[in-house]
Amino acid sequence: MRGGHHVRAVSGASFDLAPGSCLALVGESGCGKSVLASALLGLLPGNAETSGAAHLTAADGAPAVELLTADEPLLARTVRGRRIGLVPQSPAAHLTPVRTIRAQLEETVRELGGGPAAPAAGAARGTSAARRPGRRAAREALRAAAERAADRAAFPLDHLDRYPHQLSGGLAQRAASALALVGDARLLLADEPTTGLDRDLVARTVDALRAHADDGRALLMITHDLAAAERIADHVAVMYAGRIVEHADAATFFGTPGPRHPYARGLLDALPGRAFAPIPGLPPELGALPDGCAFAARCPRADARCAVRPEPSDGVACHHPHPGPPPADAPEKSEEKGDRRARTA
Ligand SMILES: Nc1ncnc2c1ncn2[C@@H]1O[C@H](COP(=O)(O)OP(=O)(O)OP(=O)(O)O)[C@@H](O)[C@H]1O
Ligand code: NI
Repeated sequence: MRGGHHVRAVSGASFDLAPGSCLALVGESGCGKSVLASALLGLLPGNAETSGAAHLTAADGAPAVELLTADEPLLARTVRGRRIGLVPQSPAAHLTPVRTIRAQLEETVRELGGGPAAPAAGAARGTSAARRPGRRAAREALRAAAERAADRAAFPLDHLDRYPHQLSGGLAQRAASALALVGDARLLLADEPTTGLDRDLVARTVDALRAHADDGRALLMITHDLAAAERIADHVAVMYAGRIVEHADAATFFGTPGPRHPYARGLLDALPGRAFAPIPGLPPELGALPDGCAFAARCPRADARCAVRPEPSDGVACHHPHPGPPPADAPEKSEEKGDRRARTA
């Protein structure tokens, strides 16, 4: 940071993302979700430091890439847009205001080289009459590739010649998604793709993203909208103060027995459809994190053990997590007290 301060924006995060599945990364504002996404894309500011590993596996003939250490030209040339598509937090910031959506899509197609190849050497050497059809074919192929991307994002083709300010929030979001989908990347990062959308559009945007996962893409959906996460995700990762404190199967997390980390429970209980009880207090400053559990100050279950930072174990980083689902081989036998009774009652 400027002024020589250091902030550990993300200090503990580990997860896998498989083709065809969606991981929702949830947590309050400022907990490090976007920093994590930026790290995966090599888009952190120049003075940021990273450690650890983020492994993009080899696929479709493309080699494996170590994202945190790959050099910028490699990321720019082969990863961003091509192997990892970014559905941005703010479509307004992502779209160029003075150009139509079609022009922006076509430009992206051209940049990614997914559009038509340059006219064949023979045509280029020929008469101008021979060259013109080649160019026209190229233009048509470019146009078709842009329209395919729009179609993938359910962006209406008859709005392609509009400027961003002539679009509703929902259509601007789809335009931004279409840009993210031009390269047909197998991994999509969607950072708060539903911010500012009304309920209906949230549902439609989320379902459109889910369809991309169902098509075999891997989807990392960053959101603080837990209802959207419930609608879309196979797995949930909960982040608090720069760490993933719980990683769970979405069905168990949103259903029974529910989240295991007290913070994750608090997030769910804060929802209007549930207890509607906000978590008291505020997250700690990332520049002044306690040595122990960062959530302890707000945690109803905190005790002396929390002065030591809990390491993740069995998907949860907490000294006194709520009980998880019973092991598959012992479905009835309960190993825990209190909460388990409440659950089975
Ligand atoms: N360029 C930067 N320089 C210094 N600190 C930064 C920078 N970018 C982010 N941070 C800090 O890192 C922390 C995490 O930010 P991040 O944007 O990842 O949060 P987030 O979880 O995505 O929140 P939101 O839900 O509001 O988008 C914040 O405390 C933020 O102030
Ligand atoms: Ni963010």
